[in-house]
Amino acid sequence: MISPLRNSKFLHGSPPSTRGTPTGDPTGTSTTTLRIAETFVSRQGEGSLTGTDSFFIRTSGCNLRCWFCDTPYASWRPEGAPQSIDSLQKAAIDAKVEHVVLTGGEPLLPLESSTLTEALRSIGLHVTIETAGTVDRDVQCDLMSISPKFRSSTPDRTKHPRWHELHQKRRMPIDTMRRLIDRSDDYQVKFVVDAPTDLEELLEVTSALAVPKEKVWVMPQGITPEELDKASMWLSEWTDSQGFRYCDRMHIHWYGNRRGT
Ligand SMILES: C[S@@+](CC[C@H](N)C(=O)[O-])C[C@H]1O[C@@H](n2cnc3c(N)ncnc32)[C@H](O)[C@@H]1O
Ligand SMILES: Nc1nc2[nH]cc(C(=O)O)c2c(=O)[nH]1
Ligand code: SF4
Ligand SMILES: [Mg+2]
Repeated sequence: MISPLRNSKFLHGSPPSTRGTPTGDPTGTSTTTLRIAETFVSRQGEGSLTGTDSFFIRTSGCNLRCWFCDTPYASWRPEGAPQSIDSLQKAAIDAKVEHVVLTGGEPLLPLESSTLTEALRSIGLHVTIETAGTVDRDVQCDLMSISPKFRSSTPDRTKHPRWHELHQKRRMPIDTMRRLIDRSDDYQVKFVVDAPTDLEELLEVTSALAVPKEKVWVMPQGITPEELDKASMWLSEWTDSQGFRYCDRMHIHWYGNRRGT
């Protein structure tokens, strides 16, 4: 098993000391905070930057509540304390990697997410945002990674009546997703497919978003290597036949579904 890259040495480019000073707040020490479930160093397991050593910042709190969420400690039962933008910027420098992944929960829910990405980019870090694409935040990043949520991800109506309704209402604002795409330097659209019945919606949403096929990643729903391998048997073939890209969630194969990886 490949171990996560905790405290790994700076791998590419210049050392952190030459990358400028923290600039989260140009007037001095920032007191702006975000609620953070966890930070860790690992390899990007999904999408176009798969395999890239990255510092992950996971905000806590989500406006959707998918039934399959692999990080319930940041959505269904949000954990974590407020952390300042300065301290997150410092932790990103200390991680000695060039890529930061801002994820959640839903990282675009807090207004402060735009200040945080600005602070990270101001010291030369590459910032990916992992988002479900439901919040129209005016935020800058290097890679906007949008994972639109199909109707099949809606939580059970009987067990969670309020979240069932909210999820349905919020999950697919095409115009908002389009604006997030238009504002970012680069983007990818990363669908979670649970069953063959999702494929029709995938094609509809891809067409509504008007994105080229090479920007579309198709990812199986699953949190074990067994689930992913079983899904890949039918899903990767369909993905190839359509000209989309297959996304195997490599971190699950490398580390298992473990927190902090
Ligand atoms: C936990 S979410 C956080 C960011 C944002 N809320 C979102 O959903 O895109 C991070 C990534 O994990 C994916 N994900 C979560 N649970 C999953 C599961 N059971 N199977 C496959 N992908 C999953 C999401 O679709 C998203 O791409
Ligand atoms: N290794 C690793 N890669 C990831 N890519 C996206 C993730 C996420 O939770 O957003 C994630 C994650 O949780 N771990
Ligand atoms: S939108 Fe993302 S964080 Fe929220 S419940 Fe769905 S998968 Fe989890
Ligand atoms: Mg994850």
